[in-house]
Amino acid sequence: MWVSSGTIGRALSMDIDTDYERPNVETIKCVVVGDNAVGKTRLICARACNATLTQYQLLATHVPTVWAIDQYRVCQEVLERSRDVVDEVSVSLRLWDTFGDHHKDRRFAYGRSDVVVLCFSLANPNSLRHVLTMWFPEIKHFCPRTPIILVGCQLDLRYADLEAVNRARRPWQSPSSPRTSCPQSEVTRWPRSWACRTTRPASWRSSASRTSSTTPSAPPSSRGATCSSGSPT
Ligand SMILES: Nc1nc2c(ncn2[C@@H]2O[C@H](COP(=O)(O)OP(=O)(O)OP(=O)(O)O)[C@@H](O)[C@H]2O)c(=O)[nH]1
Repeated sequence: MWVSSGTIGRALSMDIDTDYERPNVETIKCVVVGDNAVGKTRLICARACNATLTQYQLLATHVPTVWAIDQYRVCQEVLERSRDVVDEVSVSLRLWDTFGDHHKDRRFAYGRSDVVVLCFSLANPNSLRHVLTMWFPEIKHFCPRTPIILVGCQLDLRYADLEAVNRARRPWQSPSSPRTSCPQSEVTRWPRSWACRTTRPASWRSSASRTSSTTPSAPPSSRGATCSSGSPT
């Protein structure tokens, strides 16, 4: 998600009511990380902005994220959509988009996070390998006690017509066949994982409310190991 300096300036000068100052509202900071182009920004927009796009629209556009900012101070509608009630507690789910570049510094984004959503693409096995080699160590370094939820994005591309997909997009990746994409064995160690596609916004809504309810306490290793890389969509 790209944010101009003008937008940041407006954000700083606007006097918008936020939940940070509200009593009885738990603000949940959820940082979304993962490789470039795995679908982090689209996933966030599906939840935060209620954006619904066709597969063609999704494939035709990609704007790399260059900065992460709390959009909820900028846009009242996004703020409204962040509110929910989980287990009779009013929460405001703040989704933090980040850039996927491995070499950039993301420590400012990890600060005070309540949960990290670690994304990979179900159509790109490399992005899952980087979960283990790059993302997990980085998260453990910057926020060792924060729960992590593994999310497989771009579920619709896993079984897509490869020729049609490649015609519609630039070749930043080659979607692989179901047999070679993201083996289940590589993700079984994860305590929470979801697969989703942003062509179906309901999928993110369901994942997001579960995210809220997993937020408070135990680290991932203390939760029962279940992997459902084909589940709630
Ligand atoms: N078909 C399909 N395309 C998707 C889906 N999610 C994202 N895309 C497309 O995949 C590309 C990358 O998505 P982004 O959400 O920008 O990826 P990102 O992880 O935020 O990328 P960076 O900001 O570069 O780190 C874009 O062309 C999206 O439109 C999905 O569920 N299905």
